Amino acid sequence: MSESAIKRALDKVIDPELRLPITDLDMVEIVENNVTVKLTVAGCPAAQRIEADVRAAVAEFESTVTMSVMNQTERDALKAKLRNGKAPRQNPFDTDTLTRVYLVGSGKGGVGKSSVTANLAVALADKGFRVGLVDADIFGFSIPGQLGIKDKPTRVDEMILPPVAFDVKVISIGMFLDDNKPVAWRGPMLHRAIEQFLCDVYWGDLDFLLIDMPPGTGDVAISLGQLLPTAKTIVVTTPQLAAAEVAERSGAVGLQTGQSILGVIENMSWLVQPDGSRLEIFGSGGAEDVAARLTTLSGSPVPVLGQIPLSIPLREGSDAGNPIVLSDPADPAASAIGEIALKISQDKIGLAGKKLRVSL
Ligand SMILES: Nc1ncnc2c1ncn2[C@@H]1O[C@H](COP(=O)(O)OP(=O)(O)OP(=O)(O)O)[C@@H](O)[C@H]1O
Repeated sequence: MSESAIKRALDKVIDPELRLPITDLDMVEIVENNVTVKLTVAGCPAAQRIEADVRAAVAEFESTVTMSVMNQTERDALKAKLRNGKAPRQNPFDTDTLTRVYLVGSGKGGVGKSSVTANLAVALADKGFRVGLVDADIFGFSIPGQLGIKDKPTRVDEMILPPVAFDVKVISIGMFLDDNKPVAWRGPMLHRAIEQFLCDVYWGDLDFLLIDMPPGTGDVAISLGQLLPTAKTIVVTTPQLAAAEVAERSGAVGLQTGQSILGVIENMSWLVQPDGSRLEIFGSGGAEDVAARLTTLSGSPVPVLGQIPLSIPLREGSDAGNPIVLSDPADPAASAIGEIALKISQDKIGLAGKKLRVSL
C-alpha cells in the first residue's frame, strides 16, 4: 500500500485541541505500512480520540499504528509552526489583530451574563465562525460548567491548549484550580492570569473572541482594556432600572480604557405565560435606559442588541452543560440569542490603530 494513500487518509484526522490535521502538525510518521503517531505530550486528554480516529482512518490499509510522544526538538518545531512566525508569549490580540474581540460585562452579578456569553459563542461557532471564549470572571467562573467542559487544558511546555466545546475554544481560571477552591488574588496576579489567558494559550486564527467579564468595574476590566485595544464592550442587564444603573457603570469603565460600546443586551425581559401574554417580572425599560445613558456618555449611538426572555430550558441547559442555542433552537430565548449573534457577526472590525496590509 502506498505511503501517500495512507497520508491522504490521515489528512482527514483532526487534532481535537489544535483543530488542525495531524499531518500538518508533523504528528505522523509513515514507513511502508507502519504509522507512528507522535502526541505533543504524554497523557494528553485528546490521545484516545486521536488514536481511535487514526485507526479508523487507516483500517482499510491494515496498517500497524504505534502511539508515541514528541521529543523536545519536535515539540519546539511544532510550537514555532503554531505561532506562525510570532515570538513566544506575544499578545495575538494587539492593535493589528483581525479577530473581533468583545468584552461582555454587566455591573451586577446574576443577570445571566455568563449564560448569554456562552450561548452567543456557541451560536457564532454554529454559524461557521472560529470562536474563542475567555472566562475572566475570576471570582465566579461558570463557563466550563455551562459548556460541560471537564477536561483541563493540555500544556505543551509554556503553551496552553484550550479545551474545545461545541466548536468553541474555551479557557477559564476554573480549569487551573484544584477542587474548585475560591480565588483570592491581588491585582498583579489577576493581571498576570489574564495576560496568560491571552498570550500563552494557543488560539490559532479566530474570527471572534468573547470575554466573560467579572461583575463590577475592577482590576480585571482595566487589565483587559489595556491588553485588548480593539475590543468593544457589550453590556448585559435585566429590565430592572436599579440593575441598569449598575450596568451603565460597566460600559463606562470600557469607555475610560478606550473601548467603544457595541450595544446592550437585556436578559430575563419577560416570562411568556401559558396564554401567550408576557409577564414582566423585573419591570421594563432597563436596556433602553442603559443604551440611552451610554449614548450620552460616549457621544455615539449605543443600540439595544436584543431582549432575551426568561426561559426554563435555558437555565436547565446551562446547568447541564448543553447550550440552548443548539439543544432547543426553537425556544424563544434561543432564537433571541441567535438574532443577537447575527448582529454581532455583522459588526465590522474597527480599523483604528491598525496597520493596513497593502500588496503591490
Ligand atoms: N433568560 C434566562 N432565563 C432563565 N434563567 C436564566 C436566564 N439567564 C440566566 N439564567 C439563569 O440565571 C442564573 C445566573 O446566570 P449566570 O450565571 O449566567 O449569571 P451571571 O450574570 O454570569 O452571574 P455571575 O456574574 O454572578 O456569574 C443561572 O442559573 C442561569 O441559568
